[in-house]
Amino acid sequence: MFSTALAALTAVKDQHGRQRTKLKHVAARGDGDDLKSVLAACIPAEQERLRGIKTAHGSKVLGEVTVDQALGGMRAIPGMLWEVSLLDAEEGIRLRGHTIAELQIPSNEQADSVSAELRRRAELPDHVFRVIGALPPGTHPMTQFAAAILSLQPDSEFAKAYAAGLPKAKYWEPVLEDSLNLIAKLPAIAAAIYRHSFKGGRFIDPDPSLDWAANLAHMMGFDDEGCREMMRLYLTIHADHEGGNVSAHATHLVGSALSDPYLCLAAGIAGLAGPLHGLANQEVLKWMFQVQKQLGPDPTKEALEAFVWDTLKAGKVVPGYGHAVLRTTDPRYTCQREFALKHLPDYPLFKLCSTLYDVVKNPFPNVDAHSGVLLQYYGITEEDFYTVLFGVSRALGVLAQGVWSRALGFPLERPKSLTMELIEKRFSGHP
Ligand SMILES: CC(=O)SCCNC(=O)CCNC(=O)[C@H](O)C(C)(C)COP(=O)(O)OP(=O)(O)OC[C@H]1O[C@@H](n2cnc3c(N)ncnc32)[C@H](O)[C@@H]1OP(=O)(O)O
Ligand SMILES: O=C([O-])CC(=O)C(=O)O
Repeated sequence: MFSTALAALTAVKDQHGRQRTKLKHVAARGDGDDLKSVLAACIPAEQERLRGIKTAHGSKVLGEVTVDQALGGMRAIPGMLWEVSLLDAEEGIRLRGHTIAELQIPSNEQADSVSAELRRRAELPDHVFRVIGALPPGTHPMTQFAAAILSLQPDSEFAKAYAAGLPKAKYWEPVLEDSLNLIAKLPAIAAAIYRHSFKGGRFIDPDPSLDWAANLAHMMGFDDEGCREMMRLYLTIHADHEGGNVSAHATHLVGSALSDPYLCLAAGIAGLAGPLHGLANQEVLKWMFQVQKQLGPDPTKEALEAFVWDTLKAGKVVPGYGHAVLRTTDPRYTCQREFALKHLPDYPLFKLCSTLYDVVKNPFPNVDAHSGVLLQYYGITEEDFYTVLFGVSRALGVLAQGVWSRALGFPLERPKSLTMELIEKRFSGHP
């Protein structure tokens, strides 16, 4: 399933059939069906499309910005392009036009070819293990993750090519190289962090017969097929959530300064590490354990409702619930729930998760409300590690967009900021 998410790198149309036609067409012309050849064939048409949009619609108004939006985290301001996915408040995410339920894009052949490409690039230089090993084991796994990604930055093909004077039209090529190299190495990095933090630093070698997601589970020390399948699901559904979320936007913003993909992803990972964003999946588990400790393993709805109110009255958030955009149950929550109903219907933590769903209802649960339950069931019990897995997956979307951003020549991002004085002067009738 993971290569489905990575296939977003190669997709050009948002219709299932049209995308396959394009991939076949490119291969049939003998241009090669590796990711770079497919992209090289797609990019000129997309550049032309963007030029057409600019010429035909460049001066049209997309929306107005209210003072509330400027004060309120720029919510819903349509201010950036993001080609990998699009979020609808009622329906949830679509990746290149496909819903979470439909995410079965590539043929086996395409998936195998992406797997082989990643395997070829997966080896982790020794110094990365040394960087991770040099950090105190108590260092939060997300801090280790950002440090390990940055330690690979000296290998950036883009940084070297830029310094050597690479012309603008070719930026996307070394950005693609860096992105594939980085994506290929992320499972080994994540597993090394896990082993360093929780298993006394004994690293496990990759198994070249396994796919990207299964190898991550293997290198962490988990080899049963159920865990592998869960990992494939996990790494697919967290891959992208359009461009405005904190991790995507941070990656995108840093990339607009032509920082290389290593620097960009480290920025995105730093954003993902915040408790209102990716870290919420760890916070959910901590909160559920508090519930179990205080109310027992199978609390009544009434007791749970009172616990939720206590959390809110204490001025804290209920982690895993609510979303900046979604106004419905996150489809990524639903697909994890379906997986749990199939594979772990009687697991007490899943039952607690379900009761909570009945009690809270609104705000609706997001992806983080469920993921930890699956990880716990398969023995990955160290919740401080969970956001690293989220980051491995998120890299697929944000780095894929980074390739498109350079291929389409997106400019430096630099929105206008305001002061309170300026707003007061403008709207209070004073000069
Ligand atoms: C992968 C992801 O990043 S998914 C999100 C992960 N984060 C969490 O699960 C943390 C818990 N949730 C939250 O804190 C919020 O829902 C956020 C930050 C994700 C979105 O917040 P907003 O964009 O402000 O959402 P919204 O406009 O619907 O919120 C309305 C009010 O309800 C509050 N609210 C929303 N969700 C929650 C919650 N779970 N617990 C307590 N209060 C909440 C908001 O803080 C806001 O309060 P305010 O009016 O005093 O500012
Ligand atoms: O879209 C958002 O703001 C947060 C989110 O769910 C994600 O990034 O996966």
